[in-house]
Amino acid sequence: MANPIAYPLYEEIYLKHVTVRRILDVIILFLQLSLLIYRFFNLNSQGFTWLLAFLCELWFTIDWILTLCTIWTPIDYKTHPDHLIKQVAELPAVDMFVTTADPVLEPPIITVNTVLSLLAVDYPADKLACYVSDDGCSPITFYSLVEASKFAQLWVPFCKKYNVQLRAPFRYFSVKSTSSSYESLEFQQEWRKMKDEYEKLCQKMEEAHKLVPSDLSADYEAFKDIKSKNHPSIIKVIWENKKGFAEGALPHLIYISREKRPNLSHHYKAGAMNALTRISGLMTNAPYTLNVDCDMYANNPKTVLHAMCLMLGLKQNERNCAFVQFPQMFYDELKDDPFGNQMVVGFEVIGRGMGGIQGPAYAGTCCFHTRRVIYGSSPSHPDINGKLRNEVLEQQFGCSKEFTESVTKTLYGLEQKTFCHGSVLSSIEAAYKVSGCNYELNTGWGNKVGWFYGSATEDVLTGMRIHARGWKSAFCMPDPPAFMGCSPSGGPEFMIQRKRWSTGLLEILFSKHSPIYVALTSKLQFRQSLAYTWILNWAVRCIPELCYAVLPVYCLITNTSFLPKVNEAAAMVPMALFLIKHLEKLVNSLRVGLSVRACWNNLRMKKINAASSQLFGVLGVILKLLGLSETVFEVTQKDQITSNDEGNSTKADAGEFTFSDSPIFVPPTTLLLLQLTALIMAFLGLQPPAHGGHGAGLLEIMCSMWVVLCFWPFLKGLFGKGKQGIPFLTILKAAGLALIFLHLSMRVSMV
Ligand SMILES: O=c1ccn([C@@H]2O[C@H](COP(=O)(O)OP(=O)(O)O[C@H]3O[C@H](CO)[C@@H](O)[C@H](O)[C@H]3O)[C@@H](O)[C@H]2O)c(=O)[nH]1
Ligand SMILES: [Mn+2]
Repeated sequence: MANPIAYPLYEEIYLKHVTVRRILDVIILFLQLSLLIYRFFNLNSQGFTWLLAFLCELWFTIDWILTLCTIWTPIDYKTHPDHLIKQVAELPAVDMFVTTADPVLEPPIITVNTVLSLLAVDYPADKLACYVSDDGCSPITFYSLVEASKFAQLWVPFCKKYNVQLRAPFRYFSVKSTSSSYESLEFQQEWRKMKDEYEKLCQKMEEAHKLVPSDLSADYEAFKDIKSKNHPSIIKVIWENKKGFAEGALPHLIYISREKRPNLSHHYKAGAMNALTRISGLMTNAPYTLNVDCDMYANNPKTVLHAMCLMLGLKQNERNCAFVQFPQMFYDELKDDPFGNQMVVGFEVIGRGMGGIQGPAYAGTCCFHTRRVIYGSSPSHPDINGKLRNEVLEQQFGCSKEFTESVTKTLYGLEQKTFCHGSVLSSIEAAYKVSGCNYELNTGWGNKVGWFYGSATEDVLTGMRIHARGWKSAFCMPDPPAFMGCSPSGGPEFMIQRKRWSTGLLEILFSKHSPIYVALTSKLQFRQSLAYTWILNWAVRCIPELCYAVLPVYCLITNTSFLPKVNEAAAMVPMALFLIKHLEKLVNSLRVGLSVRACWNNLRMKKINAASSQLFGVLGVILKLLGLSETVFEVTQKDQITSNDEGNSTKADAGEFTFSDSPIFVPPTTLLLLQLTALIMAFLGLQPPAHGGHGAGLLEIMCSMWVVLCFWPFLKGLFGKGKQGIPFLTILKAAGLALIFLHLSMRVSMV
């Protein structure tokens, strides 16, 4: 082995921008504390609006302190894939998991592209295997993958021969339609051929729904008369790598649809991940796994190498790295991120920030895991209880002898180094057994080993349990980005996704996995637990945010105040706070390359989110805690591929906020109507006389106008037509609620 010092696999980078940001952050904290103190000493002389404002600001301050704990010491890594080959005699094997759940919401063409990009990564083919879990149990998805594996025989060698950088064909052919002049004639011919072949593949997939049912030949027989929520397991080896690492060899490709029965919970994605873990453990048992959602294609052919640089490099330095998380990034992004769904700042700031503590949280996709960590081992013990007796193994991992044997190998580091021919097919029978829906009953799956159950955001929970055993994780942002996926555009889909996140995160906060408690009882570092608390609190923020947004309305219509008068010296504090807070957001956005407009859009969407999806998420959790409902995982709609040859989005209403009759749009509409009423009353002088000279002033008016600006898409929606207009019934409900609020406010202020 070469000298590791001469060829470092990674370097830790000091982030220069940190000092400026820290100065701003401390100023904000100072101003927030000043405001709190000022309020506190004036509580007696003011009405209940001051008390409410005080409580909200107290929350904002605590939230800010948690933010600072999370982002104070960011770390970045630079990885050197070229050093990996020089330093490591043999690369470790990696099992790659792709999950899909619904052929309509997640069109197979998307899954196919992700799979093709994974099959084509720069890594020895005999050390990779690709498993696709299909919770939709769709013959069309299966058929698409079979056809894709035929296309892959041409596509993968083509990518490697010409060192193509973008190996998801739909992106490759849409982003780069013309070949530059210096490219050889041979290339141009092959490029044409490849494009034709890809178009044929797309054609076949489009026609698949006509073909497949009538043609349920031997291979498709398993899909005959099945229901997606009630069927036995289907496992198909679509492609087996018989060539090893020879040129033109392709990794194994395996299709899995685990057994489902209507009366048994299948635990959504977490359940799928656990089935994938077990089946791959029998078939290839790689020491590392990668998991991506069906829409997250590998955008950088060296992604696996980058991940291994950190996995192996950190291991050499005895830093117990359990997983390497890449940021989720999105393709076809609209100009200036109108829906604030690119999450660029969030991922960068939180990922690198937590990277400086115990490591980033697990984000559910774009993540490489160490298999033995998934099996519950801790950095100091290879196994869970210190002893690996057979009964213990069975209790934890279920009663498949083949599987517990493979677990033992993994925990003692005896995994297969390369995948030999034959291992995949020979373990099919055992694989059927471990994919059955009764297999997990009375085992540790979902609560001690594998992906954890009990939250719609299984990812954060699973990651936190790993950190709680004392493991670290690492965040990696190579250039070009490792993975790209699609994000729901504005409107209903986006709201549903954010609502699920809100519920899922809160479910963890109110469970026995609450981070502060976990920190006290395990090896979760204290600052890491604060970072998790901050993440899990994401949706609770909507309550103080909403109160704060309603305060100016109340003050304007009852002619009271919750802020000092503009001519008082104290007014400087909230005004400075407002300005510097937004300056800090702007600095952060500009630094990661966003425009001013994008920064504004992000900010605005945060407010809209708070009033809609987060609020509903909180209500959902309350209902669950009361035992009145169960949370479900509603799969996000993945848009059909929309870019044309220039890579521009062609969707008709791209960039426009869309509405539906979902009740989720009622609260933001109510809030907007309230602000408008309050402003009209203030401008027309319809307010009652102020008590004791504490009437509403300019600052209250400005606050209210600010909220209207933030909810501008809703203001447009009031007058919009079709999907871009708020449905009349929603407006009616919102108006009803607004009237009730106005009436109650008047009553309260009279008392
Ligand atoms: O019963 C299910 C439901 C979902 N999925 C898969 O889970 C993934 C994520 O679903 P999606 O609807 O795209 O949710 P997002 O909100 O976009 O997902 C983010 O948030 C989830 C937690 O809420 C994480 O699991 C994801 O990895 C993360 O990308 C997709 O591949 C689905 O096919 C399943 O396999 N089985
Ligand atoms: Mn998704």
